[in-house]
Amino acid sequence: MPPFDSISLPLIDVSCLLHHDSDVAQNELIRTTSNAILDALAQYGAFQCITATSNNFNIFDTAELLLHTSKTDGIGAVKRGGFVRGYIGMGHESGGAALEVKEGFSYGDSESCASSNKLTGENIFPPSLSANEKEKAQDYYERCCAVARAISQGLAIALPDNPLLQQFSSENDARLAKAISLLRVFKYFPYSAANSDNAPHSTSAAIPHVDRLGSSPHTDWGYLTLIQSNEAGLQIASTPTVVPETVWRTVEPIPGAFIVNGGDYLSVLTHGRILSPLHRVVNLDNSFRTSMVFFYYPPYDTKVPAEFDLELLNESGESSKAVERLKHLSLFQDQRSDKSKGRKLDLKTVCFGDYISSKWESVSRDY
Ligand SMILES: O=C(O)CCC(=O)C(=O)O
Ligand SMILES: [Fe+2]
Repeated sequence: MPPFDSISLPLIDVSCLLHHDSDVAQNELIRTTSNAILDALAQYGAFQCITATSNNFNIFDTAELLLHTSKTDGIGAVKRGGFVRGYIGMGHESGGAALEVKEGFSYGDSESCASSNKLTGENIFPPSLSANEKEKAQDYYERCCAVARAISQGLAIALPDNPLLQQFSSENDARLAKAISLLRVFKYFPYSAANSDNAPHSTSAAIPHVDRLGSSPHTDWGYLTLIQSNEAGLQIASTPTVVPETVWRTVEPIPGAFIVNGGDYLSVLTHGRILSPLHRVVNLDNSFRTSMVFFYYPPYDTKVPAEFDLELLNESGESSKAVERLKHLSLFQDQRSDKSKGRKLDLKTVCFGDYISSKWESVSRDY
C-alpha cells in the first residue's frame, strides 16, 4: 500500500447548536458555527465535529462486545426488503465488486416498530449482551441523532432560503428521521483474514478471488453521516469518481470526534453546493479497525422537489461542475452485483425511504 497524505479537515464544535437558548451572544456563535459547517461541507464535503461532551463517550468497548456476543450467540441478520438489523458476516455486503474485509452489526431506533414502513423494525441485540451495554449502544444512537440534528439545524440557519433544509431541522422531521436512521458497527480486518483458511466465523468457504478493500469507493446516500473510529483507514478522494489522477487522502481520527460527511441526498437538495465526498476504507497497516457509522436520513416520505432534474439544472445556470458531480453519486448508480435482475427505481418518482430500501437490497451479497 503506497503511503498516503492526510487530509486536514476543519474542526467544528457544534455544542451551541445542541443547546439552543435565545441569548444574543449565543446567536452570534450559532451563526458563525452554522456558516463554518456550510463552508466545510461545500469545500470538502466533510469536517471533524466535537461537542462539549465528546470525551464522555467511549463506544469502542461496546462495539467490540456487540460483535463478539453476536458471534458467540450465533445471531445473524434479519433482512427484509432493504431493512437490515443484526450481525452481518464478512463478505455479505459490498458497495462494488471488491470483497469488503469487515464484519458489521446494524441497529437503529429502539422504539422503532415494524408496521410503519420498510426501514423500521425491531433491533436484534445478542441475548447475552448485558443490559448495561445494550443501553450504551442505544444511548449512542440517541447521541448521534442529536448531533446530526444539531448540524442540520446549523445548515438550515446557513441556508435560510432552502425550504426542505428548514423542514428537516424541525422537531417533527427530526423524530421521523430518528425512526429510520441507521447505525453500523464495523470491524475491519487485515486483508489476510479473508483467505478462506482463517476466515472468521460465519464466512462461507468459497469467497471468490476478487480485490480486497475495507469499503469500496462510494458516496453515502443519505443526508449526513457521522463516523467515529479508533484507527485511520477512511480516505477521501480528490476527484468525484475514481480516475488515474485520483489522490486518496487519509482522515486521521481525533479521539471523541465525529467525522461528518455530507450525504448524496443533501447534495441533491442543495443542487451540489454541499458535496457528498467520494470515500473508501483501506487497511493501512494490517491492523484491526473499529468504526461506528451513523447514517442520518430525511423522513421516509420525502420526495425530491419537482424542479430537481439534472438536465434542467444544467440549463438553469447552476454551476455545471456541481451539477456534473451529482451524476456520479452512488445514490444514482446501480450497485447491484447482478444488474440483469429486477429494475432500478427512479428517485424522481418514489419517496426517499422506498428508494433507499432498494439501495440497501442492492449492496447485499451472498457468496
Ligand atoms: O468505517 C468507516 O470509516 C466508513 C465506512 C463507510 O464509509 C460506510 O459504511 O459508508
Ligand atoms: Fe460511507
